[in-house]
Amino acid sequence: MTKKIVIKIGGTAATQLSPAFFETIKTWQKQHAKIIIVHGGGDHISSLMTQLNEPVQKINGIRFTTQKGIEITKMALLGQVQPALVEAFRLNAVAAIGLNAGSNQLLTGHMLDQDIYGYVGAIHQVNSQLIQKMWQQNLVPIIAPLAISNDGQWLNVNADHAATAIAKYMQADELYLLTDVSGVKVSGNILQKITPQKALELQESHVITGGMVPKISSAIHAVERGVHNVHITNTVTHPGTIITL
Ligand SMILES: Nc1ncnc2c1ncn2[C@@H]1O[C@H](COP(=O)(O)OP(=O)(O)O)[C@@H](O)[C@H]1O
Ligand SMILES: CC(=O)N[C@@H](CCC(=O)OP(=O)(O)O)C(=O)O
Repeated sequence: MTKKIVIKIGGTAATQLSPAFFETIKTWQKQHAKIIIVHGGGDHISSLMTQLNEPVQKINGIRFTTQKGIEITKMALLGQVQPALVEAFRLNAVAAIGLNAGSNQLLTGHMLDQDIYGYVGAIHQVNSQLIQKMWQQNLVPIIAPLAISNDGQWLNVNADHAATAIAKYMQADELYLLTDVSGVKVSGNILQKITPQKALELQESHVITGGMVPKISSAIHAVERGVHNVHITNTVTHPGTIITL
């Protein structure tokens, strides 16, 4: 059976992809797996905002985004992070294509809560036919975490949430949330396997904070919506913490 694998690459992880990462992608492709990359780029967005005198403000790992903020977010994601990632794939001989919300209506979303987050969205529709067409051409789609609303407003989407929505929509088997830590830590130890119930408990007891919050809520959501395994790890060659039923 064809496996579908969604890999979210955090902003920091995107600049440090190893040869082993690309070898793993090639091995999965030989096994006929279908792969989607969703990239982050929070660090790039924050530094461009600072350069352009736009305040950097996050609420539980989600960026408060003004209209000027959304323009800067597009500049960082589509002008800096995505082209660098597409280039890394080219250099490592994996055929890939950079896509965004506007690519034939790839990602449609709605505003989360304008009063709290500003122009931040949640994805509710994915042009799955476009992704299928890319797969037929053996291209790996590399997708930016943005959405466009029904009335044409661009929205900033947390990249963990974007990867989860795409994994759910494409009925993916595996979701990798690559980050700068090798898994979820409790008292300094990396957990190997946890249920969504246990993940929720960790979240509620504040063992998980900052950027790990959207990852855990994404993992819970993904597993409850049919994704078999969610991996929180720093590399695809290591399973990290697996969230599974
Ligand atoms: N219990 C925890 N286990 C591991 N990391 C945690 C935990 N709680 C908070 N974190 C933080 O979450 C960070 C990962 O989130 P973030 O920096 O937003 O990554 P990314 O940019 O890859 O999305 C870790 O570097 C760590 O500082
Ligand atoms: C709404 C929201 O928070 N959007 C994120 C999108 C990028 C992202 O999530 O990047 P990382 O995965 O590298 O953190 C942001 O503006 O930072």
